[in-house]
Amino acid sequence: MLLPRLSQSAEAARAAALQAEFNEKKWVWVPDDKEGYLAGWVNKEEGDFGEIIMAAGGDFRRVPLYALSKMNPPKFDRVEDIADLTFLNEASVVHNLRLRYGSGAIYTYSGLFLVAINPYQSLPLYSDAIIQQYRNKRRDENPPHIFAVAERAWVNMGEERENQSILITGESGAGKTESTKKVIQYLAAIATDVHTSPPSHSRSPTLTSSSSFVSSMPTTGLPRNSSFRRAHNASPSVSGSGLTAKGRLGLLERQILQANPILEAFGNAQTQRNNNSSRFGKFVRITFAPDGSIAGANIDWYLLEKSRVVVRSEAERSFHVFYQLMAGGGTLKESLLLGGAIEDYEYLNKSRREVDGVDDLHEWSALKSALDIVGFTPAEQFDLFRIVAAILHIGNIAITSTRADDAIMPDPSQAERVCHLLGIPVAEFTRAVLRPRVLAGREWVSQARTRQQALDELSALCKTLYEKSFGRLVDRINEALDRPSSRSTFIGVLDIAGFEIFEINTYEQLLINYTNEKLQQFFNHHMFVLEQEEYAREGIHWDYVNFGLDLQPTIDLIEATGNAIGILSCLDEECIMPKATDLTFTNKLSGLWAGATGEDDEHPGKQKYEPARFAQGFLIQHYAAKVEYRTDGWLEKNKDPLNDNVTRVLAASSERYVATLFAEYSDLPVSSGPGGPGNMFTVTKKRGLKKGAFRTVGQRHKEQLASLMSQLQATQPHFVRCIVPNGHKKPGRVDVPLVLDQLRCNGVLEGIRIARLGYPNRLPFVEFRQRYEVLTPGIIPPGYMDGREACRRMVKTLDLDDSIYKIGTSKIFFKAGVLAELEERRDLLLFDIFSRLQAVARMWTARRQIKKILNRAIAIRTIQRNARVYGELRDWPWWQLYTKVSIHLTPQVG
Ligand SMILES: Nc1ncnc2c1ncn2[C@@H]1O[C@H](COP(=O)(O)OP(=O)(O)OP(=O)(O)O)[C@@H](O)[C@H]1O
Repeated sequence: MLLPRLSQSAEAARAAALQAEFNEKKWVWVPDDKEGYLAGWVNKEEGDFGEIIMAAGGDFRRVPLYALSKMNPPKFDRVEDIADLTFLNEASVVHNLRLRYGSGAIYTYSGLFLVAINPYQSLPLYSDAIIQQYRNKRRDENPPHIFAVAERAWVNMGEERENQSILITGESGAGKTESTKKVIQYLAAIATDVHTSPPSHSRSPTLTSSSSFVSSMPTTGLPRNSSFRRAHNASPSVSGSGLTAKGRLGLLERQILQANPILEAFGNAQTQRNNNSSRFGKFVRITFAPDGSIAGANIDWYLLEKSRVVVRSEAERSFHVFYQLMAGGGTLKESLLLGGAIEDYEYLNKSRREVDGVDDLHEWSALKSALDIVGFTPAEQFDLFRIVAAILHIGNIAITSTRADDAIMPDPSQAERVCHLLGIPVAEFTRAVLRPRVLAGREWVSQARTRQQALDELSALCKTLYEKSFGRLVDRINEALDRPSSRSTFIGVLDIAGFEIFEINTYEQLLINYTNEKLQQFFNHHMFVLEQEEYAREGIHWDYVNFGLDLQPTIDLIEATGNAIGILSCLDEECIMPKATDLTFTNKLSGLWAGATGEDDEHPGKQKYEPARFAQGFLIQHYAAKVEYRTDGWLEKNKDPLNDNVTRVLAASSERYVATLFAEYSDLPVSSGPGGPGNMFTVTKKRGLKKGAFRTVGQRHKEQLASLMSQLQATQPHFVRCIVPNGHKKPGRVDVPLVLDQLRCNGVLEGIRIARLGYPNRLPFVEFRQRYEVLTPGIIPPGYMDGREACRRMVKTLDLDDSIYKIGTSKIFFKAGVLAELEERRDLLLFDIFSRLQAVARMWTARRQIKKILNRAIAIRTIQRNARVYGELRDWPWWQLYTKVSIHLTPQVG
């Protein structure tokens, strides 16, 4: 947000006053348990300790010097890019973010990152006027904004004909999904401009590239016209046929935007942290035709939290669609045999049912309309809700047990409903759940299940049904939106959960943290490449270490295959071992890596592993922190266990939709793999599964992630980090320790650490000369002088050590902190110059005053002397005679 500007002189005076106050003391940030950091100044230093006077309250604290962080001069307050701070420490970073957030500036750059702090209120930052403000503008021409990131991606794509990606991460509730929507809003608006603006507007003042794409971008563009917005809400009656090019574009854009409510209905849920929390990660690619218009879109999804359909904490809800269907389903509910209310369904009535401010009925209409716009036929829509309803019915299947602990289904009517909806025979379904057939040696035998086993089977079925249907839903959206063309380029937006450290971390956290480790490695490598390029461009020799490599051991520890096996492969192996348990898996890990280090053929990730001391699990040293994982239930989670009797029944469903969801299981032989009866794994050799057989959750995620990474590697990335400011979902409050934790986890501090190792502060020659020439008077002769040479002479005179600066071909580079020192020297000098100037001015005015006083004194004395003479003469007779005759003595004129 733009702050109200003070007049230039008022601003300068304010800055000077602050600077003067600042210069009087040695200001530092003092660590504080509650507030994170507090301001204070060093009163005195004694050995390794400092006596600090706290700015708020004035009390004294004795603090070790190493714990203190230097404060940046006030000139750096509210800087738009944290990288510009000369003291790059955690305290200064968070102070700057807090200052900015307090004044409504939720966006701040941190080098390559855009940091976005959730405002928890609606801010006027996303209007059409703001979109126009960011069109065709460079990053430094406007305050930091998510639109600036989208604009840069768009311009880079046009100029360089290269695919772009915008990576948005953050913890739950930080604003990732909102940011993703803003990016798509911006891209949709500017792509509309491309088509709606007249050709005469088509030259961009800021872009000079001659590519047809760039030249098609309008100078100012038309405002995002209201018809565009109306179109988003238009009735779904628009059919693709017979539309003009412009009309088709409108439909496609609407479809892209309407894909979101569908994904949110099926993939989002209310959680304690966020009323509309995405329970999956997504990578949305928007493709653009060479003329800059939107050509299509495609969505990839990751790690859906499918367990939510069966369990969740009491204060949370299942996926929105369950409640929407129950609220608005009407006659559809009858067809789905959903006669009851929410309370009547076991999978819904154990936890929260309503969310403040959310009208499920209204959301239902929005969902239906979105499905229509994206092009789901009524039959396809029915299939989606068929699965939702089937899950609710499965949840209500009552299972009891006989005396021999064999599971039985006392009331088959519920199973009948399920089977009716899923198009499968009741008898086969019941048998598959209660008494599946397994191969024992060479014989097929029915094996009775316990009540718990049968219930687990049913919940596994629900999770699989939901996940598969979600996958099919996304595929169907992609069919509607995806129009690949060899000439198109894309901007991909990745919205994925950030690093997670909970009290209890389990398999899901390992997968998400592994993903984040890879993404951070990608960032570090990208930053390294850019820095290298900048140094090379500027002709600076600097052996910059590739910090992407720092993370490799941890990544190897998790994902390695082959001889140096990693945790995920180890887990896969255990999943197919007879009698393996979570404990044997944990022991195996410890056996591999918990021994003494120092052997030659040591696993690259060994150093990053530690066995857990008090619980069954292990610790991994991630870039963000050391995280302890508990391994309870990992084998089951990884196998995603669904009895192949059940899957085969579903694969043979008379309902095509259901059969296609399970098509991969259709020709599966019933197995009796070493994992035990009914296990879906078929082993061929020690490591790895039979080709075409099912993959574990870990394998699937590894493959998906590898595909994502290779896509990202083929793009020019942009990074957005979303931050939750406080735990109360309230605007205006910044909980510093919480924010610091996130900055640490999301790699912002890591990015700063890396930047500090190089030369983070850099100034063009002209700017350096303008600001600091005052420190080197007479060094640069009047007239023209080459900028580089001028800088060289200046730094020589300033007596800077060679190691703390580098002179490039157009810029001068400094190590962190050097600019603060130069600033201080400049301030001292200016202080000195101005004090002397003031002294001279005061002397001059004082002298003038004295001169005036002296002149007055002389004048008074003259008057007095004359008055005295007159007084003496006045009564002298000769004088009286003289005055009387003198007029007659005066010669008469005329
Ligand atoms: N830029 C913003 N302006 C106004 N409100 C916002 C903004 N960003 C986030 N919010 C608020 O914060 C809430 C949570 O944001 P969002 O759903 O985007 O978080 P998320 O990071 O995607 O979380 P999750 O990982 O749980 O899906 C939103 O519902 C909205 O109320």
